[in-house]
Amino acid sequence: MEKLVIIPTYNEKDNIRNIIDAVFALQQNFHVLIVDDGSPDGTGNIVRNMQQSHSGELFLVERSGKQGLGTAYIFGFKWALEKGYQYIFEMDADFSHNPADLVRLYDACAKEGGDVSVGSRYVKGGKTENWPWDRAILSYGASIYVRLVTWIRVKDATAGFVCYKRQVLEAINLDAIRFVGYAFQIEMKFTAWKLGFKIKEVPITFKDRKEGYSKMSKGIIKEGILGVLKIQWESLFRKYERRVRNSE
Ligand SMILES: Nc1nc2c(ncn2[C@@H]2O[C@H](COP(=O)(O)OP(=O)(O)O[C@H]3O[C@H](CO)[C@@H](O)[C@H](O)[C@@H]3O)[C@@H](O)[C@H]2O)c(=O)[nH]1
Repeated sequence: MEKLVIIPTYNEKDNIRNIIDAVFALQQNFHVLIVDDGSPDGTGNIVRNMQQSHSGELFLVERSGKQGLGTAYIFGFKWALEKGYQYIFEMDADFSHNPADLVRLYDACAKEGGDVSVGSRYVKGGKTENWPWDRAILSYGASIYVRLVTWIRVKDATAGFVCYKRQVLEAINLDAIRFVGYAFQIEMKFTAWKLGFKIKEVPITFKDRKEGYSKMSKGIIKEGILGVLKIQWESLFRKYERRVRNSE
């Protein structure tokens, strides 16, 4: 029981079977946890059926109603810590992330000194394929914006393909992570970085999904823009408070 891949799902009936099969085909002893938000398209039922042939390695948590990608991962992280997993992965259900790259993310943490590894589109060798131009610009613009505001030295801070060592998730106060959309991805990396953990970026090719639809929304973009300002402002304020306290 070492490696757990958490896959949050909402209406992924056309991807879920294939993505689960692709992870188990790696033959690397990855376990899989699906956190499904009561998908009306029956994603949860498909997983439940697959559990019969993947006993002890495929797990399903079903929550009632769409509650956001961030809370799905927080739920999954707590579940993973409780069960004793050492390496905990985030991955989308839609093949934007190539499951074969899980092994490279694992190596970056288990063999190459990373505490967190990030499947990165914006380091040398990384790229996106088939994304509509407006989405590609939004994502790249967001990555620059995050770096400018927070000074974080991670090029793809919004990436959703990540490996965390257990110690990182234990050190983060998961109840204090408040963002639910993709800003969640930024908040997690920012918090790990501030705690002094080493984040390694592994170049990947991110492909636009072929099946299903993206859950990106205006609310998620707004949360990202304001959220980044908020986490940096709060971090600076805490630093200032500490300095005042120490000088008293
Ligand atoms: N349980 C649950 N899952 C969700 C929810 N919203 C989205 N998901 C799942 O989360 C994964 C990513 O959602 P998408 O909607 O496919 O993301 P995207 O638009 O392709 O966004 C990608 O780019 C973002 C920005 O770079 C990334 O932050 C994100 O992780 C992802 O890689 C998919 O497996 C999707 O089913 C939710 O409310 N609840």
